[in-house]
Amino acid sequence: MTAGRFVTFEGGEGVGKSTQLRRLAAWLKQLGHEVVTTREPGGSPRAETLRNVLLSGAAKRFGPVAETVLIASARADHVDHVIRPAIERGAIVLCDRFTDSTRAYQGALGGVSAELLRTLEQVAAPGVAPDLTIMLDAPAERGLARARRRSGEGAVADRFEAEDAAFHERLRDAFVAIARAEPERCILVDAEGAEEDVAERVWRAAREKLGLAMKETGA
Ligand SMILES: Nc1ncnc2c1ncn2[C@@H]1O[C@H](COP(=O)(O)OP(=O)(O)OP(=O)(O)O)[C@@H](O)[C@H]1O
Ligand SMILES: Cc1cn([C@H]2C[C@H](O)[C@@H](COP(=O)(O)O)O2)c(=O)[nH]c1=O
Repeated sequence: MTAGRFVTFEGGEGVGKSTQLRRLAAWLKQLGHEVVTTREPGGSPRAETLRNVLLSGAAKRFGPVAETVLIASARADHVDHVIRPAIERGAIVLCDRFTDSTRAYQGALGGVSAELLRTLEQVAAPGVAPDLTIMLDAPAERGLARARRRSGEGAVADRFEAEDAAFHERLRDAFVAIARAEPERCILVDAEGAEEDVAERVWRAAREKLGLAMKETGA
């Protein structure tokens, strides 16, 4: 049986994670791989209910530690019911955000200690870590403008989109720092330019890092 793979997409708001995840999924399926696409916070029915609590801002008043514990609770369910079973049966799992988002938003920006983050990662996702992280990078204002266009003029920003420009620039720096600290796992991809050009960069990175080949069809 082929070993499963776990690929995460990370980066600031609106940088193009979901778009690029969908494109990579389509390519991998064409090559004959089983692909599971998912996201955080959420990804399993129970975790999706916690996503609403987080993005509505209802958890914000409890502070960053409580928010982090809530994210870890959602992650534990998601890993147990979706991610681990898919990897174990040989699928390639593509996840829109994972532990690097917690390290950036709750850690670098929220002040939650690296020690607590590490402990919660071990509790929520024991033995499950990304084989590859595609870290999409663009100026924060570019991503926010894309996100606003997607939502439509007058749409209400979620709890994190509503933070100020300085927050989002610091967030970008935090993601870049994570990618630089773990070059074996992370590929920093320039997310500026046309969707197709970014997709080409992502594809090259994924093929090289994962050593992907055509699956035998038996035909
Ligand atoms: N390279 C690109 N150039 C222009 N627009 C893009 C590009 N990539 C994605 N978009 C558009 O920008 C918007 C945000 O893209 P997408 O939803 O993929 O970003 P995201 O990083 O997943 O967002 P979020 O952080 O909110 O989850 C969408 O409307 C998408 O069609
Ligand atoms: C996994 C994770 C996510 N967040 C934040 C980051 C985003 O603002 C939202 C998710 O919205 P998206 O449109 O699906 O990107 O949640 C976070 O703060 N901490 C995390 O661990």
